[in-house]
Amino acid sequence: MADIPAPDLPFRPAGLVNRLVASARFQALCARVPGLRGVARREGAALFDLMQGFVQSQMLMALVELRILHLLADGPATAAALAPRCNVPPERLQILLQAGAAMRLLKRRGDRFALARRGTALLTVPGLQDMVRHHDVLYRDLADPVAFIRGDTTTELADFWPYVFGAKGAMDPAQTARYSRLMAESQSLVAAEALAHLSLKGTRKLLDVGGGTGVFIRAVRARYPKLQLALFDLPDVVAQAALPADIARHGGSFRTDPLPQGADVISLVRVLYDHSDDTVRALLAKAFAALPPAGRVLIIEPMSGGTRPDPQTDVYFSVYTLAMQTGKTRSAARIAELLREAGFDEISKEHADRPFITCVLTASKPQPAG
Ligand SMILES: C[S@@+](CC[C@H](N)C(=O)[O-])C[C@H]1O[C@@H](n2cnc3c(N)ncnc32)[C@H](O)[C@@H]1O
Repeated sequence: MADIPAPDLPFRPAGLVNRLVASARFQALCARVPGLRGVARREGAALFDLMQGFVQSQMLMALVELRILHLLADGPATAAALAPRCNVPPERLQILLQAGAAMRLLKRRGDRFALARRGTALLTVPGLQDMVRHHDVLYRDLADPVAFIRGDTTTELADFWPYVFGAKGAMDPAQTARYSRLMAESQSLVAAEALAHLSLKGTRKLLDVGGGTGVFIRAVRARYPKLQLALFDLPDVVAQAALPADIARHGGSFRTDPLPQGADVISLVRVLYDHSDDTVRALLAKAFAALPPAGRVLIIEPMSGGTRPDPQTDVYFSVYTLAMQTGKTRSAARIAELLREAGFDEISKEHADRPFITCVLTASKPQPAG
């Protein structure tokens, strides 16, 4: 690690509040005054949590890999009882269980540990354990964060999601199945979140482009049983979609093929953020061409907070898509610009309760004047 130069003393950062925070007299005052003491303590704890985030993530990974949450789902246990089942020495397992309890995934009752509400949620949120487990790739990519952010590293994640380049060459079926499962499991959550904030009333036919194995389509079917549905994705992916016979499947690449006509709504769920602006421009132009006047496009994916940075999307998703090297996490405002460039109008952002799961942007193809 390079030496970090100490700030020049007296340290006078820009901005009145920052100068106040940096002043030793103000810090001493904070330690004495009850309201300020609480603020200082919370800020200190938040800073500490930023510093320890990687350690928490790695211990979460260990809890998942060792299936400790699963084991505790059967009932509370001590480190000594769990140790042989995890193949970890009891005194080391004790440290992991204690950390798990501190992260509120587990609860401690005397010497025994039990599953806590947060741990139960981790076991039941679709796709979350698979997400955690595949992060070993991301963490290796971030091992030298300065080189990573400078763009001086080659990342493993760039090879992990073969479909991003898949249209250019044959895909390994095992790889295809692996990413499809990870995507499909998390997609049910995304679909539920999006459909909670979106109305498809009045829609005749929806085409889900880059729809993977059809989880979004099935969620739409459950809510809008009369709506006609169609899926468009790479041929290898569409081949794995188990969908009712009346749902049309189109295998093709949006890079090289036109999108099928006939739908009055086209959805793009977690598709744009995988791709460069040029690919997104071309895709939105194809969606525009495939839609009738007044047809709508739905953009459903986690979005950057833009001028109001978001604690999850602007850290996790932005860094993840940077490591993938092909796409980017865009703000709703940036996606709106790209939609306008393609010819869409009436662009509106729906309310998002949990932007780290998804945000929703809708836009319409204008009716011809007169
Ligand atoms: C991040 S996944 C999202 C899948 C699904 N919509 C979801 O949210 O789970 C991106 C999808 O885009 C598809 N895709 C990528 N490149 C494509 C291309 N050139 N043509 C068609 N589909 C493509 C992938 O196969 C994959 O299913």
